[in-house]
Amino acid sequence: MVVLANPVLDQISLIKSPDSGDNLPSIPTIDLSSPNSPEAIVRACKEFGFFKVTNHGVSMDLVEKIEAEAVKFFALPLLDKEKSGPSNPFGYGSKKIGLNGDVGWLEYLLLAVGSEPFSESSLAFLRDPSSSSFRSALVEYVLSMRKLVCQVLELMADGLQLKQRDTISKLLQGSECDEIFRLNHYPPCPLLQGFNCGLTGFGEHTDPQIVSVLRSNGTSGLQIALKDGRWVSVPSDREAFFINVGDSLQVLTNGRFRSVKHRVIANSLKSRVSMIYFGGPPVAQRIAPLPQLMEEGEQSLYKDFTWGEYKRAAYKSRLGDYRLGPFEL
Ligand SMILES: C=C1C[C@]23C[C@@]1(O)CC[C@H]2[C@@]12CC[C@H](O)[C@@](C)(C(=O)O1)[C@H]2[C@@H]3C(=O)O
Ligand SMILES: O=C(O)CCC(=O)C(=O)O
Ligand SMILES: [Fe+2]
Repeated sequence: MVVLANPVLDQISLIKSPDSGDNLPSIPTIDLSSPNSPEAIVRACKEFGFFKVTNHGVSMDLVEKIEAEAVKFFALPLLDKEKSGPSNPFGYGSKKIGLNGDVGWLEYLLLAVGSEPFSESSLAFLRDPSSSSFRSALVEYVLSMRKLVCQVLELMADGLQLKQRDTISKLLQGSECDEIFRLNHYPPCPLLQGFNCGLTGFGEHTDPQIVSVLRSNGTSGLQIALKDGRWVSVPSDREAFFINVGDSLQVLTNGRFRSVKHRVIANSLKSRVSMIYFGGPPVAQRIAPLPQLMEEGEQSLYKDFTWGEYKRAAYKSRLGDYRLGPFEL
């Protein structure tokens, strides 16, 4: 057991480094321009609930612009950053994740997107004229994420042999969609250098939405849990995006796809900056297995609920809780 004489770290859990990757599978990579991508996406969603996409068509200049703005924002004095918060859940947050006692070695900016992206933001800093170039980059980024998610979900529908390609993607279109954008900054934690463990950056959890699209700088730290419970480190790739299956997509596929458990371990030497787009449907959207997917006599594994109901319950839960449990039949 490692004891660190530093009160700031007191409440944040240490995680033993996973065993070396010898017998661990590698993260599936899907080339979106390949004719085999529909089947490969479905395979990855069933086995991992997670995959990396390349040839995605998203401008790297735009991604780097957001990253640079994020770095600039997180370098501001704490008091200035706190003017954008406190996170409740939206705004600037440091170490506290959500409202129910979770903590991690990170700071973040959590933003509700809204139908006209970021135009009605309650956050003063986003309305400030000095943030206009950050805001316009964020708008452009969200539009790119909508396009990417639509492409991935249509390929997914092809792979599932759904007649209508937009069966899943349409749940994330239209002005009522519940999208969130998050910037996370994990400062380095030199105190842990040389130990066989890491400090929790973002504790293990699944994302409640349909899908999340993650991009990070060149610092690793993200890990996903395999079906058998072993953790695998995800090698960082600045040029790629990582797609997470969320709880809602697990339900839509009646458990065929798995909502991936993931976590972030803070790096001892380098900061990690990640940006995540969370795609949620309108709050009134019913989340239930897609009838087109159900085989004869197959029963739903879940109670009927709306995204609004699920989200409300999720936000009352702790990060690591099994949120789908109360909705199972
Ligand atoms: C502890 C929590 C943080 C979270 C809301 C929750 O009560 C449980 C789900 C958490 C999560 C995980 C994915 C996303 O990062 C997030 C924004 C979301 O929609 O659900 C966070 C929530 C948060 O940070 O507020
Ligand atoms: O920052 C990361 O790399 C992942 C964070 C995450 O899982 C989340 O914000 O839900
Ligand atoms: Fe997550």
